[in-house]
Amino acid sequence: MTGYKVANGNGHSNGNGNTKGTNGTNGHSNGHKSADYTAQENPTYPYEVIEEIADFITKGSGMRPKIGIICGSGLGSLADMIQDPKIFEYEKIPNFPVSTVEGHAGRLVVGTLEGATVMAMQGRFHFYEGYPLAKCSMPVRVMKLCGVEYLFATNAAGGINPRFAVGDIMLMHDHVNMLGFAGNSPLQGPNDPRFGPRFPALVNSYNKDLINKAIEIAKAMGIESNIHVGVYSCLGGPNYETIAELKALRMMGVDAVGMSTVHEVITARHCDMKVFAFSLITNKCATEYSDKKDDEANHDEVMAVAKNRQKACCELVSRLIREIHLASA
Ligand SMILES: O=P(O)(O)O[C@H]1O[C@H](CO)[C@@H](O)[C@H]1O
Ligand code: HPA
Repeated sequence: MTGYKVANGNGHSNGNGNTKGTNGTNGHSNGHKSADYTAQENPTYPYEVIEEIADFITKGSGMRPKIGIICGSGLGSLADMIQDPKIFEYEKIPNFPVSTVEGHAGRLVVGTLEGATVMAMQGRFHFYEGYPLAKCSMPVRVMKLCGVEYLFATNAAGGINPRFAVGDIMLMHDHVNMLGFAGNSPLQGPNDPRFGPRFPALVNSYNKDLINKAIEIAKAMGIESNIHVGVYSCLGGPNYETIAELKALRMMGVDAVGMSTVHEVITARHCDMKVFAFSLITNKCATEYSDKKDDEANHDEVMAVAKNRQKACCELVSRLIREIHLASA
């Protein structure tokens, strides 16, 4: 199917003053005609559109990847590990959104890692960029139709749990979907059973075997004291949280907070992928009032910490992928 667009005000600027699309177009000049969808009428992408994007990637790369990776802010180096990479700029993929956030390059990288076939998003889509959640997580469905069975979702996050230090890694074992509390979901709109059920269950969303394997790997790497297992929550952003919000999240049992990942995990579980996710703690969140400037999160710090810790994150991911690959060989 050609001629599809999601017309809901994603004519955003990329931060350099270049507007990548106007009047709700996705800014592609690939000759695709516009169809008559709006976010209000139908925020989802038809199956055939996802299929067309997946075909573009599998034919263009000559691969059907088994593992999908989403690189968090400043964690794009996860995709740089991929061997014999075939690179697809988001702007050149039909009907794909574009990345607008610093630290999110906007490329899909397909190749092999530790013997496994993988595809990695070097740049994810966030709700605060102006994309509806279904659009933010649409690439997860593309991954599914490319053949992906495992989703590795990574993010940079603020540590709310007082035991967490900057640079620690929190393996996600659950989440609190704050956007869901507000009535928003990537699964809103008509359900296509070819992806999954109308009412998916989300208990056990985070694969326990993969968490346990990651803990073993962290021990072998000698970083077990920097590894935690905890609960992540996604807020809409782009502002960081107030002290009162952080206090409330802590009372709800949240250990780390960010602005992503949850809708990707929901979409992945809906279509029955196995999920592994972690947060790199890039800043400590204050849960008490003070005059300290240090308490204010900022994206430069987030990126700097991610850069400093990319080696450990890369090793954790590549060793876990190796285990998956060896177990299935
Ligand atoms: O979740 P990722 O994409 O890693 O990015 C995190 O870092 C940014 C804020 O610094 C937000 O986008 C937040 O979600
Ligand atoms: O403190 C934070 N809050 C929300 N998102 C984030 N991403 C990195 N750090 C943070």
